[in-house]
Amino acid sequence: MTEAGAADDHSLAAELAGTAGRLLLGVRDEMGFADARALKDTGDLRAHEYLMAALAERCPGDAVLSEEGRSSVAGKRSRGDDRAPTRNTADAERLTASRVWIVDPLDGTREFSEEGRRDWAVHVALWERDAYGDGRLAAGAVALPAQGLTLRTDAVGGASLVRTDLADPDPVTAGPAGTPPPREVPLHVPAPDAEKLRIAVSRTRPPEFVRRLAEAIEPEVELVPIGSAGAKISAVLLGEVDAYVHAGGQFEWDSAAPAAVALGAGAHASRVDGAPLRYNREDPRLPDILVCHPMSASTLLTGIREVSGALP
Ligand SMILES: Nc1ncnc2c1ncn2[C@@H]1O[C@H](COP(=O)(O)O)[C@@H](OP(=O)(O)O)[C@H]1O
Ligand SMILES: [Mg+2]
Repeated sequence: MTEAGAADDHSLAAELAGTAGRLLLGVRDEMGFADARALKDTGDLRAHEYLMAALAERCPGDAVLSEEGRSSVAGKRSRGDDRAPTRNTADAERLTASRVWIVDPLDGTREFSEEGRRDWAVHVALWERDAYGDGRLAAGAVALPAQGLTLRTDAVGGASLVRTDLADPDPVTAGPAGTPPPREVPLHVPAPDAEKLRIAVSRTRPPEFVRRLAEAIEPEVELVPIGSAGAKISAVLLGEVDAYVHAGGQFEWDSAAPAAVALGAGAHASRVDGAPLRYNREDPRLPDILVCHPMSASTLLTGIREVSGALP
């Protein structure tokens, strides 16, 4: 995906996403599932506060855009804490900054609040301005804490999959016979089956146009409902589905980190009209996205164009 982003930025993104993910597993254990609203708000805000504090300490000169740092959520509170959420970098500063962290402290908040569901994520992405004053995603990590996985970019333009649920190998007992599985492996988007395409859609608001798309294209299509944009894009990269198609509303934090990882893993990631995904804009709305193997991109983009009258 990119030569930009120092080696440390990739590792830092993965470390922060993973630590926020462990914190969220602890919030689920501590609160249980009886009060979904309180669990969602507390998860959102505790992960947000952790990420804001960690970024302020580790990257004090960088700007931050977090879903939970917007002025519109200033009234939200976490259980047992009456403080207002830490605010994002002011827009005027963010829009001229050279480095901006775009984070979604808890993507798939609804699924996080449902017992047993594993389709929720923490997103940490870094956007960097380039020499031309434009910019691009330089690093990203998506933690899937309930799946024990983090998907992340690496320093050589690729991506990797990290198992976060493995105990440290015991240096005394670990030997050739009991060699543990590798903790981190390269991540490449798998090629789809020619006959059938599995397309991930929102569990709670599957866009009608994707149903039309399924009818319009040649391969047989199975729609697979999954929560969280990060979990859906991870499912594409892990080969559990072949594509993620969404339109009708979303924000930069919903897709920045998963798009960074997808591009690193060799996937196609664009708007549904094929235009590039662009980040750190004044208006953070980024309402549609297509992620798939490059082999499926023209079939899906052509199909989407055919049903564009049904786009929300
Ligand atoms: N129509 C819409 N408008 C705004 N945000 C949307 C949206 N559809 C999905 N999203 C956001 O995209 C993320 C994935 O949604 P879904 O699970 O339905 O696919 C969710 O993020 P959050 O959980 O961070 O709020 C959700 O809020
Ligand atoms: Mg989100």
